[in-house]
Amino acid sequence: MATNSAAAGLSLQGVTYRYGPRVALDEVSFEVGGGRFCALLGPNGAGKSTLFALLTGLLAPPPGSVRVAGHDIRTHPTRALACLGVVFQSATLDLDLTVEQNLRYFAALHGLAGREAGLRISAALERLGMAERAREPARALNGGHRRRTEIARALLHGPQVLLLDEPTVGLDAAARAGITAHVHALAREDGLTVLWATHLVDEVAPEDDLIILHQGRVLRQATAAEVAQGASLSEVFLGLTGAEA
Ligand SMILES: Nc1ncnc2c1ncn2[C@@H]1O[C@H](COP(=O)(O)OP(=O)(O)OP(=O)(O)O)[C@@H](O)[C@H]1O
Repeated sequence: MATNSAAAGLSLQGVTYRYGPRVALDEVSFEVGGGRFCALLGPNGAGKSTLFALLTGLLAPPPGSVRVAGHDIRTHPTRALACLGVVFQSATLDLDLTVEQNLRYFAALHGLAGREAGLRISAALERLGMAERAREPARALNGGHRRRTEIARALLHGPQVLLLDEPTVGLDAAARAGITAHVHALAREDGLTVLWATHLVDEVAPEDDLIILHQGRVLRQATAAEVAQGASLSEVFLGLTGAEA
């Protein structure tokens, strides 16, 4: 169920981040409403990974405000991080463990054990179409199913906001389509707020919220259909950034 409340979403106001003299994010401001799927579209070097590192507390909070589900990452980092599920770009499963063991270990890190952990693991795997594979070693899964397992794992602690950093890199077209469909359903049907970083225009649906980030600046924020204005989104993106999509 979509909540559409700002308190369940994400908000950045006036966020600037520098690596020495290099400005990676320049006065970035945007909001993602609760239960929305938002694509963060930007070419290489746009600042997507830096933004994720700030949202996940890996980089110290910069000037400006970053709020996750209403919690300020600077003043209430534990509460903000508890509301966040994250799928990083690099694969992070232990390939020697089964799917279920991978999730059980992660559940334990969140203080979940026993029957409660088992119920949550079953529900998350079911949600991602992975219930049948629970007892297989992660090594036996293809890339798409490994990604789905990581997404299921990111849901175990019941986050309100899900961040995915280029989650389809290296996957074939069918696996990419499956994962984008599953994550769209998490927003549409479960009310999860999703921030999906990508450089691939074809992963963005017309009704999605869209942020185009380029050289650390937000160039557009609206629904994808509004940004495209009847033209092809690829051409609009190319025109704004000079990047092929
Ligand atoms: N540790 C670092 N030290 C110095 N500059 C960095 C560092 N990390 C990133 N940058 C620079 O900051 C800018 C934004 O990089 P970032 O990795 O956030 O972009 P990105 O959109 O994630 O790109 P990609 O898709 O290539 O990962 C780039 O100019 C990059 O070269």
